[in-house]
Amino acid sequence: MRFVAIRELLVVGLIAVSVPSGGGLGSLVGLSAERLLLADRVAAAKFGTSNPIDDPVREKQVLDRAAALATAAGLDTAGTVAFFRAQIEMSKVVQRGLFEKWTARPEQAPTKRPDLATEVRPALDRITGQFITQLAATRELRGPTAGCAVARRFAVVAADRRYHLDDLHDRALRGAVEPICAGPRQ
Ligand SMILES: O=C(O)C(=O)C[C@]1(C(=O)O)C=C[C@@H](O)C=C1
Repeated sequence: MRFVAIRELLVVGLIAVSVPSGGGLGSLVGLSAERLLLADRVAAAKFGTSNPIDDPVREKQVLDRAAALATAAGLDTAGTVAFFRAQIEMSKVVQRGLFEKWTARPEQAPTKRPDLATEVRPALDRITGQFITQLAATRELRGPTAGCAVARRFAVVAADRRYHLDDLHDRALRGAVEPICAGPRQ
């Protein structure tokens, strides 16, 4: 396990030196990691309540706002919505994983319940704005190219280390950043 992890780091590190400016997707992928860590707080707000993990009304609000901000920033609107859809789906992966863990081991469940409406969702909304800034800043880097895939891989390894992501969050992060190197949507 350890050997595989070290070998992977070395391979990604070697590839990364050949990517101009070390791969400029770090901030964008870091925001995805931060949003997935906020999923822990969303889960803590919902666990043990009647609030379901899936909230289609809230999802529509998040996606509509992302679409409006994308259009205003001159970004590909459909591609940006697909990117945010992936962030939401992976948030649900984290929430479900935590619910399973906390159900099996109630002693590990959070003892404080943050307020979804006044604490957690405003933090998610701030990240939406930051995502738009980063999506615009990385427009030239993003596309169906090997360089984008390598930069994304490098940024994921960096985020794993920076945010100390466990397997659940690492898996979710890989899913969340999948659309970054997709081409523009028609
Ligand atoms: O705000 C919530 O209730 C969340 O669970 C967060 C979130 C999201 O990622 O934005 C994820 C799942 C829900 O279906 C709605 C939104």
